[in-house]
Amino acid sequence: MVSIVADRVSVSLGGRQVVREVSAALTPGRLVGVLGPNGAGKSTLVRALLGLVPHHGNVTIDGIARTAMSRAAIAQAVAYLPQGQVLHWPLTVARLVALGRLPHLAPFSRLADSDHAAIDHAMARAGVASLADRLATELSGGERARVLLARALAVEAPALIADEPLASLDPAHQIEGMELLRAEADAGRLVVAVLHDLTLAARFCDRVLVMAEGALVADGAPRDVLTAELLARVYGITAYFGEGATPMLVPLDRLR
Ligand SMILES: Nc1ncnc2c1ncn2[C@@H]1O[C@H](COP(=O)(O)OP(=O)(O)OP(=O)(O)O)[C@@H](O)[C@H]1O
Repeated sequence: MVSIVADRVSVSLGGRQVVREVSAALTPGRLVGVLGPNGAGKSTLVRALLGLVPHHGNVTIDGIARTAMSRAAIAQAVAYLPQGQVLHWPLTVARLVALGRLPHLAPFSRLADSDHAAIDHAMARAGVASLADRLATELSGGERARVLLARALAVEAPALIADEPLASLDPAHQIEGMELLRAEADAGRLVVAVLHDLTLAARFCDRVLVMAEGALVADGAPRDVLTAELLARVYGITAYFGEGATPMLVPLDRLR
């Protein structure tokens, strides 16, 4: 099990500070949503956690300074599903998902039975087993998104960071995607998902981090954090709040 701790992480890009002193301790067995308007710094923050962008402040993965870890050790500990990935090479879906096993393979070594099992399991869980022999470059946007999620699941890392995993998915597959992330967390993994769907975030996440203009402006359980006041302040919207076992909110109108 892996925890990730960010201590005053700041990132500047193009001469502008786009992540401002964000601190958060992310613990195993939790599904953590990272929310906020376009440009708030969500993708940059998760990239900083992984060491994919230069930053100030410290990040530890399971108590070890990330800067002291090899790229392979980070990749084994934290699977990463980047936002809106473009596929250039005409690989089959099975081969693309197999790339998720790279962090575990020695150079020039072949896939072992355990790798094939991880690949098959990931494809089944993401609902793409029937696409295994199709070219990944010839899939629909939603199919491609599920294949890329399968690649991240194939890593079988104790933590998963998924940047907008629901983009391009139809409603049924969005719910399925959230159920999958929920199940990963319930199995003891740390799952961090950048999300725009507030309704699904409120329903499925244990905890939400809300970013605005690079800063972490709220952090806590969806029911406590996603208030009418916060949605007005951060997103400039009103929302309908329903009663139920899990928090339910539906964005309604723009305020400005
Ligand atoms: N390479 C870059 N150079 C300069 N500015 C950048 C670069 N990458 C991102 N930015 C800026 O950093 C800010 C944060 O971007 P980021 O992608 O982290 O936002 P986000 O919250 O993930 O947005 P979205 O919801 O639109 O995906 C934005 O204002 C963006 O324009």
